[in-house]
Amino acid sequence: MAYFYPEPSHTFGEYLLVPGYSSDKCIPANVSLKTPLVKFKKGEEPKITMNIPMVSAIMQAVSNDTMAIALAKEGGISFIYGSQSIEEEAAMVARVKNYKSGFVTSDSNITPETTLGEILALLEKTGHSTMAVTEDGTPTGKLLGIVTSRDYRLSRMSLDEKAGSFMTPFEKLVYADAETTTLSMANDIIWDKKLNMLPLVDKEQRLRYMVFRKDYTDNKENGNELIDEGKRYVVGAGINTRDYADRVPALLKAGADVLCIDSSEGFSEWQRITLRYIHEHFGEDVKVGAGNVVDAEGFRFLAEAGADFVKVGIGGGSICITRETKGIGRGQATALIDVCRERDKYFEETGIYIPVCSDGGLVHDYHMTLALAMGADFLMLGRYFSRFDESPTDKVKINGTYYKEYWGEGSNRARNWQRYDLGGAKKLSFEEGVDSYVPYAGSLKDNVNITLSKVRSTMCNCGALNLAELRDKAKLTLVSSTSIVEGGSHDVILRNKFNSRE
Ligand SMILES: NC(=O)C1=CN([C@@H]2O[C@H](COP(=O)(O)OP(=O)(O)OC[C@H]3O[C@@H](n4cnc5c(N)ncnc54)[C@H](O)[C@@H]3O)[C@@H](O)[C@H]2O)C=CC1
Ligand SMILES: O=c1[nH]c(=O)c2[nH+]cn([C@@H]3O[C@H](COP(=O)(O)O)[C@@H](O)[C@H]3O)c2[nH]1
Ligand SMILES: [K+]
Repeated sequence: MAYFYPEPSHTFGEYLLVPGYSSDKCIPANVSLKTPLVKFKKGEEPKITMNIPMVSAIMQAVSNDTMAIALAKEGGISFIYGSQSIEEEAAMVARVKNYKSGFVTSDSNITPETTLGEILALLEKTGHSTMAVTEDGTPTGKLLGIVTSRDYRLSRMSLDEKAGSFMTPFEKLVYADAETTTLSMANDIIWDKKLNMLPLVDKEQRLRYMVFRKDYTDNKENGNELIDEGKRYVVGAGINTRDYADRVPALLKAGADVLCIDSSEGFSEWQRITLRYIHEHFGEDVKVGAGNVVDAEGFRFLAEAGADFVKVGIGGGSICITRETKGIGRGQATALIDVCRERDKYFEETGIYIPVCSDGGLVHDYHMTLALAMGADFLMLGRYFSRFDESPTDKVKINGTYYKEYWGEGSNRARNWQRYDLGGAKKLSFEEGVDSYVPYAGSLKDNVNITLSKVRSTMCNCGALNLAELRDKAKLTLVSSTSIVEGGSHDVILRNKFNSRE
């Protein structure tokens, strides 16, 4: 006879936090969101501690090098997606590790042949009005000039006019040497010469970086950033249970600080073999998370297999259709609570603390506080980060509103080659994810700051000044469906709705 769980499984929207006593020390400015990323022994420090409990999902539409840099600046970590070639993934990791704060690699590149019409289309796509004109149109080609919105007058010029005829040519640019110029030297030149941007070129006049005036304050205010001993940003990378013997050494060589096995289902021999191989061949110092699981048994299995953190969540993601396709999964809150209880039990028995990550299905900011209160050490978010400027996907305008594209790793669009031999055919036999749009939301920094100020404020309501205290002190209640209605605005006519009917 099959096993039947005695209780239904629940998700975040069905829970609320009941406030506890808050002392006068309990103010958001005193709250720490520091959290361990990887396992550690009682009394010792974990090898990596994050400054905020957020990681970005191992997905093509979410975690590339641009996202990783932006998130590390705020104190979290991105896991670069593994559904690409080993070389491409390692190159992304290397770009994060080689990134020098304030030195921007040009993302809007044109040639002298590019027309004004094409320039306007590029501006619409990237939102960046400063464009480097290089010989071959690449970000590191020979620099021939710069086009900014001050170089053209739409009312007087034809859209066919070519950049070569109206760009500010190299001879007229103020530039500096990429090898010898430090960020503070670059900023001094920007102030002295009243520039908006200073290009840095090498001896062959090839463009290496651009330093922008508007980044100046940004570059000064990065108190929370997550950096390694060499002052480089910390970055993670996704791996799979097939090509780890080749992929892992390439990622480590590129500088990856932590790895994570990316799979819908982690309670499997494949994950045990992969963890053992990595720890035997590359040492215990290489940190690898595993998952996903949804119960105590799955956690225990991965803990004993050597996972450095365990990821929880099957089918709860915004683009997931695994539950509908395969009928597997569990309400995310119930899964998380079950796993966190087992983590605490394992810690009591062994003195080893294995951090738990809640992955998928976090929709509202308060869901994040709930997940942390239920025991998650950190949170993995896909949809949340996909909405920002820094995600790798296109920003599109539909009926006057901006959206970003967001697709699942199990969707046809992801062309996830790892899964191609599922059933033998060189294509996906069925999809487990959708291809979608999400409302564009602006910069990562602004959004993360707002989200975390809500989390800190709620933690104060619960009398908690750090995440361990939140887990100890939180009082959680399931709410009835009628109470959920009570929690929204009700029995009033919203003024904006009323006006739109007039
Ligand atoms: N969290 C979630 O709810 C879900 C996530 N996803 C995402 O979709 C992507 C693909 O996930 P999966 O399909 O679970 O990929 P996967 O690579 O873990 O598994 C695909 C299939 O290959 C098999 N397999 C794995 N290693 C093998 C090996 N060494 N030899 C032979 N067979 C092996 C597995 O048993 C499974 O049938 C991931 O990015 C995952 O995060 C997809 C569905 C749900
Ligand atoms: O069923 C699925 N089909 C997919 O195609 C897919 N792609 C990603 N994921 C998982 O969803 C998580 C992100 O979820 P959110 O968008 O809700 O943050 C991610 O972190 C993954 O765990 C998928 N699940
Ligand atoms: K879903």
